[in-house]
Amino acid sequence: MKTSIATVSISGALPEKLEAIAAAGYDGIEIFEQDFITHDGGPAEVGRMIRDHGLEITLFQPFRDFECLPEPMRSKAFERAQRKFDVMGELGTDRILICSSVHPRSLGGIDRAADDLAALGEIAATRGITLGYEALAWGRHVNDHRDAWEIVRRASHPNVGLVLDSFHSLGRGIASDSIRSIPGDKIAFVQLADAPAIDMDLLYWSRHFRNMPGEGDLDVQGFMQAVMATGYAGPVSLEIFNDQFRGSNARAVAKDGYRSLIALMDDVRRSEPETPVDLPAIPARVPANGVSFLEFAAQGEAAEDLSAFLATLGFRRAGRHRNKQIDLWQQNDVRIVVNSETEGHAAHAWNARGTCICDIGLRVGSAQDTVARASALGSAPFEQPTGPGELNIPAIHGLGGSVMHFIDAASGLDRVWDVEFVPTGHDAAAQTGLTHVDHLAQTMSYEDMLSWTLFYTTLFDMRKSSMVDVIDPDGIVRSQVVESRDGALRITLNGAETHRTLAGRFLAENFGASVQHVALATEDIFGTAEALAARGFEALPIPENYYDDLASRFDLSAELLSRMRSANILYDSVDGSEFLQFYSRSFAGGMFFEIVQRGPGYTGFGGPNAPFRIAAQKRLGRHKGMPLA
Ligand SMILES: O=C(O)c1ccc(O)c(O)c1
Ligand SMILES: [Mg+2]
Repeated sequence: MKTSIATVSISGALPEKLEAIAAAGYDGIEIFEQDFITHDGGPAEVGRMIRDHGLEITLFQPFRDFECLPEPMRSKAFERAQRKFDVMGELGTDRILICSSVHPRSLGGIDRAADDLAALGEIAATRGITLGYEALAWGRHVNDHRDAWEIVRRASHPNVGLVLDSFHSLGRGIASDSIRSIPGDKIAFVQLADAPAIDMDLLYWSRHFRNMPGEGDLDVQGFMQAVMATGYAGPVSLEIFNDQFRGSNARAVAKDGYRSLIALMDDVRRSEPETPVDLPAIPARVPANGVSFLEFAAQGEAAEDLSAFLATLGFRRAGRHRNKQIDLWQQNDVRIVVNSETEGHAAHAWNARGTCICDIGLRVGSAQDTVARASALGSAPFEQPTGPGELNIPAIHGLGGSVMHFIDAASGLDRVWDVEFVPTGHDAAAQTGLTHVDHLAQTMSYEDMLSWTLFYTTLFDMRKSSMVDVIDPDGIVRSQVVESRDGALRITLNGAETHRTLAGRFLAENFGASVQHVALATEDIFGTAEALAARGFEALPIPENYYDDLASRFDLSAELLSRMRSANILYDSVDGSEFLQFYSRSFAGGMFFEIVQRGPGYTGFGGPNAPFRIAAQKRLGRHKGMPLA
């Protein structure tokens, strides 16, 4: 199967687009006429430049307002088409997309359209060119692929085929099963795009809000399953008109597209194994079974401050790395590694960002499969020289300069703590009831949210929630959850649009660091709060007003309210399932810990409390500055 992407999907001038598309691994491009016309160089040169990047031109597009015109416009349209055929000959491509007419003078008529296409097909045949006819969702008379197919069928010409574009079909709510009765060899080309479910004008939606398959809400997989069932064997191409993508990093968008396309086609293959997809086999989405460790980069005094803070939280220094300046802090199933090395990945992270989480270790079904799937989806494996007696733990470069390690039991990698660390002999007496990582919260710029969501949902067996707005006194932060089906791994992705929000300031001050807070679980939040207080822990203070409001929203006993009030514990309940949480004060430029007690059946994150938490953090920041910063 040839993978392809329309040049319109990527930002930059044509050479930059080609660079980015080639680097991401596609086989070809749809050249958007605009990209060719704005380029300073003739068609033969452009064709050469594309082929020099190892790419082929899978499609030339679009050719507009062709069919059903009255004379003399009809003849003019035929002349116009032939000039495009000349350009195509020089570019070196043999397929052109004709989108259904929006011309006010277009007469309509299925047979008239079929006759026009057949007549142009006759001319195209002399040049070895194939015409692909696409129903734009807003076409004047033809706006449904079933009508476009009827036109192509009646044109009955070997050089005239149908172009299917998932946006136009799914955007109009046309059932994908209607594709299954179209012969695969009459489908000239297939374009894919997803889009968020927003109720708006079709043209506007299409030109500004398309996104990569899996990033939106359309059933692109169902569409593609239907296409593959026809026996279609041509290129599968992304055609993404998106305002944000047009203005962002070309390479990153191209890579996201490639990731989405490979993951989609793999899903198609797995859902209907009867219809082959000609792509190398890749491991299935990997089960993510939780956070195995979190690694902080911190040196010198900052490392001491962080260690002292971990001790306050009831962690004990359980081990020292055999060869490196790395400490393992542990409490039950929470492992926090403090890496003070002056070389390697952690040192780079420290130099760039100061104290930060530079590495996330995930517990997965199979570490090898995770890296194999991640590589097939375009992630680079991460490698660092291993010292004597060290395990080679599979890892990849995540997004935004992060590293992600994968630990599994099957390959014995979960022995790393015994193998690489020398026990310090500290006992477990200090523990404060923290059992495991409940969730991680990663902060990013709003623009990067689709990327991160796609990263998690294509690599792991994780699903995404819908996006919600979190109100910060100084702006909106968008929040999206990605989580494994059993809740073993939960990550909230928070997208900041301005630097004035708490999340935005964290990003700005830490140069794009990602994990802003870590939520640790306890089964007895009052006991934990007491144990922490005894160790000198200071919770984020929550104002009286919050508790007065809580009393009006929930039926809580006065005693419970007063215990929550004195421990600064926030409360939420959904359908009888309860969630209690409190926060540490900020450290290291805006990071913080959260302690949660998740009642059975509660699947949220205390979202209704987020604005109060943020306001409290901001208030404290203004009055006292950030402790440990
Ligand atoms: O928005 C458009 O005009 C347009 C053009 C060509 C396409 O293939 C398409 O899907 C949309
Ligand atoms: Mg299209």
